[in-house]
Amino acid sequence: MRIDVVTIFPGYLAPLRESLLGRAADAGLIEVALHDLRSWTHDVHQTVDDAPYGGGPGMVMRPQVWGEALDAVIASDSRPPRLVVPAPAGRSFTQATARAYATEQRLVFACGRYEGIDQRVVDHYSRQFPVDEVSIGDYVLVGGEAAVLVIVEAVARLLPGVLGNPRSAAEDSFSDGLLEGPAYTRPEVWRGQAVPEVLRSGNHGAIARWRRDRALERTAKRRPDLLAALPEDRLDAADQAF
Ligand SMILES: Nc1c(O)cccc1[N+](=O)[O-]
Repeated sequence: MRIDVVTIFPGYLAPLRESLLGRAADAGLIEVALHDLRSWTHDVHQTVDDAPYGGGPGMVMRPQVWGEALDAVIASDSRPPRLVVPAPAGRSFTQATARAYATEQRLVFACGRYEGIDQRVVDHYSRQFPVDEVSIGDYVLVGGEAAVLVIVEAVARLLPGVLGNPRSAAEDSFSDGLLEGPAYTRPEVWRGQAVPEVLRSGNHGAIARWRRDRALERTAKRRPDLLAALPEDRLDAADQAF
């Protein structure tokens, strides 16, 4: 997978070259290219924004500079892109979105700042490629860069070969529609708290049932919306207690 990120703060995306993602890039599983939006400005101040039509606070990012940048970046690789624009007004980015993005050949991220990017940019490219405006949560950030770090990590970890143990991705929270239950490791007793006996029993059936019950219990308590959204056939008879 090829990942391009257009931003006025390329340094903010440096973590994409660290750790798991760095190893995935070194292994050729993903290619990450960072592009400074200001490279496509033509004035001494490298202006990327202007006052909003209709008035109001803040500034809006100019369509001209974004058009030149995205034309150049998209043309720099032959793989067809999905353009992703992180924005507070976007559709919610979920594990299902991450799974869908993991099947893409190429993701091009446009990081907005200020009050966002002139809407005509999304409208223009939507006529040529799939374009998604996505939100990672209902809170206000200063720009899209932090969201790109979240999205790229959630997607890249699903790519074959990126995670050491492929079962990890299959058994994580949300992978079966539920939150993960509690996890324990040695020592057996820590500050007077013992690891639940069933986990030390060696009875794999009982352990699986216990883990499922804890996941259902936690999901019912913290995210009843996830439980309500589960298809009927995803809950077995023993699950009905939740
Ligand atoms: N929430 C937010 C924002 O305020 C600015 C850019 C991107 C996002 N987001 O992806 O959630």
